[in-house]
Amino acid sequence: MSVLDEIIDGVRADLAERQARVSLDELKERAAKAPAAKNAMAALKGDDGVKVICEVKRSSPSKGALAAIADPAGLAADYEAGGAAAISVLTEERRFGGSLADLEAVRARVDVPVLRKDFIVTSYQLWEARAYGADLALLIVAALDQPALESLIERAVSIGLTPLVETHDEEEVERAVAAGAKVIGVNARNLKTLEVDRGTFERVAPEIPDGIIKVAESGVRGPHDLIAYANAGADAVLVGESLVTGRDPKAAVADLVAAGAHPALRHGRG
Ligand SMILES: O=P(O)(O)OC[C@@H](O)[C@@H](O)c1c[nH]c2ccccc12
Repeated sequence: MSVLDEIIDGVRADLAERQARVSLDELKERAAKAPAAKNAMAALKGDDGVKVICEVKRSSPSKGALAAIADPAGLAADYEAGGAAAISVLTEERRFGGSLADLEAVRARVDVPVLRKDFIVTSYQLWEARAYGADLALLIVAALDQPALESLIERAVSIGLTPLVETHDEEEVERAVAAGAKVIGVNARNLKTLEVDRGTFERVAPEIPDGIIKVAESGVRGPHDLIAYANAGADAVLVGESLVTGRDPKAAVADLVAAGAHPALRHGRG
């Protein structure tokens, strides 16, 4: 069984427990009272440079504990002050140490769009995302068959969420495009083996048609990696580990944003 399959087994077990406690109707009521979803697409693409999505990430299956993060909302506020275009909040508990409470706390603190980062396999989780204030929801192509991917994209959009559809190779990009994705992520980390290959984005991105927002995910250690992704056509980058393990997240984000705004980088990139 791949790491991804193991993670999803745990996600399904935790999900069953929540579904037994909270009915879908309750979630829908809660979602109806949540602040309206923000325009995430506008936040992720602009002519002022590469956008930086900053992640609240306590641990990972590959590295174990990364940072305690006692105050996820405070961290998110630092990210926002540093110039983050959006905040990603991991809500998977077993391997990443996240929670819906983290999502809710972050949503209450920042004005930029917030992404629910989890292993979404059913529309119940999309309603949860909206109920706890998310504007975007991650959908991982490798975790879903094509009918499920299509119906989750459609459902996400219908409840006001922008789906960030995550891929890892050319075939998954094809599936994402066929399913109607408007924002496609390319993860440098293979979720089946956990290996990181920073060349993945450059290889796969040319398969993403114009007009779709391209997000390079994982492996950004600093401005140098952001610039490489930007030169390969990324509209936005998603950064976790290097921010949560660094000493000054706000300054680190500001450095990334400044590197992404460099005029030499924009040269020739429509
Ligand atoms: O910590 P990094 O290498 O900066 O990566 C962040 C983000 O891309 C990574 O956490 C991630 C990308 N796709 C995921 C899917 C599930 C969980 C986590 C992820």
